[in-house]
Amino acid sequence: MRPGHDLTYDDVFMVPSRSSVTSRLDVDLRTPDGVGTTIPVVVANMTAVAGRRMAETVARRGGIAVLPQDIPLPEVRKTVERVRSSHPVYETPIVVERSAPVAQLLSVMHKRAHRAAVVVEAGRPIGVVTEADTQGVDRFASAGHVMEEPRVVLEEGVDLREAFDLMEEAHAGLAPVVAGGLLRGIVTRTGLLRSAIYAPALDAEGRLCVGAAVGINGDVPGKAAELLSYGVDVLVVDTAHGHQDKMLHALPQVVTARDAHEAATGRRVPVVAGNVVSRAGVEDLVAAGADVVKVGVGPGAMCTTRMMTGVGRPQFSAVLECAEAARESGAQVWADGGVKYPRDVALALAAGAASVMVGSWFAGTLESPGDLMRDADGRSYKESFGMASARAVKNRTRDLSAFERARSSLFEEGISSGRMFLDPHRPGVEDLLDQIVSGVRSAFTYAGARSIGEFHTRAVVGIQGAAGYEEGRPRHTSW
Ligand SMILES: NC(=O)C1=CN([C@@H]2O[C@H](COP(=O)(O)OP(=O)(O)OC[C@H]3O[C@@H](n4cnc5c(N)ncnc54)[C@H](OP(=O)(O)O)[C@@H]3O)[C@@H](O)[C@H]2O)C=CC1
Ligand SMILES: Nc1nc2c(ncn2[C@@H]2O[C@H](COP(=O)(O)O)[C@@H](O)[C@H]2O)c(=O)[nH]1
Ligand SMILES: [K+]
Repeated sequence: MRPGHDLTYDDVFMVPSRSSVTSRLDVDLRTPDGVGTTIPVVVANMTAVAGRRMAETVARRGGIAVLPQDIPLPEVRKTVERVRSSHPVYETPIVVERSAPVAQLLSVMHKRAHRAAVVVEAGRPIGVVTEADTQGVDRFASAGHVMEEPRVVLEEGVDLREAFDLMEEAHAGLAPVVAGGLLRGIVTRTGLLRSAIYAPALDAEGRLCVGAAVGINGDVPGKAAELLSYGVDVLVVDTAHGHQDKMLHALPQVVTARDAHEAATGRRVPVVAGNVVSRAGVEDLVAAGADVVKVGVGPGAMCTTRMMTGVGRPQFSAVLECAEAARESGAQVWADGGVKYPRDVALALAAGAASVMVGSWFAGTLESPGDLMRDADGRSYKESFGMASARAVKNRTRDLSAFERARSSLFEEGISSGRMFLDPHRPGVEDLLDQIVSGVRSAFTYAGARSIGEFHTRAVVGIQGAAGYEEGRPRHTSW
């Protein structure tokens, strides 16, 4: 039954069906959107969320990050190069020389979830410093002084299970991986486990995937061609109101640039466009050449559009209608915004999305680009801000005249300084991916679906009131 009003994720639930999928490990989460992702997770093109470490880490687990349109092109180029040159299995180590002071180590160690640095001499790993090693020692003490010799050093190409057992035996939390004695990367035991469960998102040459966004103003096809030349794996044409003439003018130009790139290189890069929330919006964007349509107006955590304008649409219904329209025209949709729990990802897929875009939730992780801050109670957080916030608009319009900048700052539709707290037990983005992927795999087995395509047809969704939602929440103390 279709209700007479629109619904968001909290309004709906799924009913289990008889299932022939007997293990959550039998579920295949490869996305049907042609992007090459092996899990349906896309990191939103927000400056506070998608940077190099985020892109690399998420791609290694099968998702993809979209670099924001506000980053200067030379920076985007560097980031794309570094993501593509990162190892698809081994993590990128924090590398220091023997003489590096502890103060320097402390300033970089929290940037990676493994929270350790490898001490090298002429490219060879000679020691490992963990965060614990830096406690209670002088800030000027050197890495060489506090490091421990690596308990295990692995050769590149080592069998991952074997590596796990070796590390377990030696009680090693982290091991450098070498080729010809030179450091190639590091592995952790948790990382090895993850590598057994996830498959990285790779291009045809085996490099980690990364995407990039363009807006609808300025030389859009020129910028798109430039991004394609860097080797991005997906192009996102992104604006608040995707169903407008400027978009319908810019999008075919991006598609032409994409086709020229395909003719020259043989690589076809999917084009995503948005955001819309209606069937008509999807039809127009697909007619203008979009392979994937991005859906969501107003659900974003940093987004004030609905409060400022009254415009938007509850996200579950928006995805449902848009996915239906997309399917009829041979396209796919990404559900963008409003994801706070793994259930929201599962429900977006149930509504028909090929993949789900997550922004602010991931801002509160070690891998997001922001500085790690602490509030008065000592809780760690990172600042997040919307791409239509005064902060982002000021940055985006930096080359305009003072008058134009002041004028655009009047149209603020986002929060400038949200605080995204890190979960002290799950501070890394991979911890959040673990939750999402295990929740979604489980949802698939409840529906009896082995793939996203099967889930689209098999998921049985019902409507609940606030009490129904509340009943589903765990209670950590008695009532
Ligand atoms: N999903 C969502 O709900 C929303 C997402 N965002 C995100 O913020 C970022 C910046 O997007 P955006 O603000 O579009 O900036 P852009 O720099 O992409 O510019 C938007 C263009 O569209 C024109 N425009 C016409 N109507 C509107 C409208 N109602 N809102 C915004 N622009 C309009 C603007 O002209 P003029 O300035 O002259 O009006 C401008 O030329 C994007 O990443 C976008 O995804 C922003 C808002 C909502
Ligand atoms: N109305 C606005 N929407 C914004 C802004 N910045 C980003 N966004 C949208 O939110 C999603 C991410 O949602 P989240 O709930 O996961 O954070 C992002 O992809 C954009 O579509 C903004 O300033 N205003
Ligand atoms: K919102």
